[in-house]
Amino acid sequence: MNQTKEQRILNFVLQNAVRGDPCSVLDAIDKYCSEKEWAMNVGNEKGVILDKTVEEVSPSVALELGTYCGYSGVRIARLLKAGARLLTVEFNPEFAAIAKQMFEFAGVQDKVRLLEGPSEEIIPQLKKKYEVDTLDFVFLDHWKDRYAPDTILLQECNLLRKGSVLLADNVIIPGTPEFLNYVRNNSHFQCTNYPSHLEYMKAADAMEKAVFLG
Ligand SMILES: Cc1ccc(Cc2cc(O)c(O)c(C(=O)NC/C=C/[C@H]3O[C@@H](n4cnc5c(N)ncnc54)[C@H](O)[C@@H]3O)c2)cc1
Ligand SMILES: [Mg+2]
Repeated sequence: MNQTKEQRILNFVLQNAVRGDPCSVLDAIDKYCSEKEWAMNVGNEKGVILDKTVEEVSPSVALELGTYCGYSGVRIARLLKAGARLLTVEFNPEFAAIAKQMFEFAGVQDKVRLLEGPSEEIIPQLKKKYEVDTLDFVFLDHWKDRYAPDTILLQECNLLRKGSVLLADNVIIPGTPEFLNYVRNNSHFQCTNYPSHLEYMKAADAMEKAVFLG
């Protein structure tokens, strides 16, 4: 049976990174995806913006929408303080299986909980089933037409508190016009744009930070 691209990425990590070393896992994925096969990881350039935002927020509870192979999940989890946790949502079972192995190899599995299913079903379960009070940080990197409805859903489920930080990938490519219009024209959000480039490419992309004002 032919391997998938995601399996090839995981195998490259298992053979080239150092078990328990999250940075070596990130470097291996970036090396493979820039030299061999492009993949939609947030990458190292936008990854630094993600790092800085996570360090600034220092979240106790973080949520990621769209785990994919686990690159940004490893990126976020490696920066979490003791006792903090990342909940990451992925509805593709193949990608979820790859990401789980990625988290275990990187040694961040104790900080990360992968929730399998669609965000629109998982988000309403976060309080009761996953014992979340409010979210300190949310990274949006799933299907781009879900960013706006899921941001509204997070508010409807009372999962955001004054100061909760949303960080959205790809607000230029593939683009998230509905989300940008929503948060930028909403007095409950304070927005900041971070110009960058599409992972492993020269094309312009950007990330948007939206702080919930309560
Ligand atoms: C035209 C064009 C195409 C692609 C690009 C390049 C490019 C660059 C990027 O950084 C990108 O993030 C993307 C992109 O499309 N990302 C979508 C990412 C989805 C992952 O999340 C999962 N998922 C999607 N919706 C949900 C959901 N509701 N609940 C749970 N999981 C979900 C999927 O199962 C995938 O694991 C694309 C640039 C330009
Ligand atoms: Mg992305």
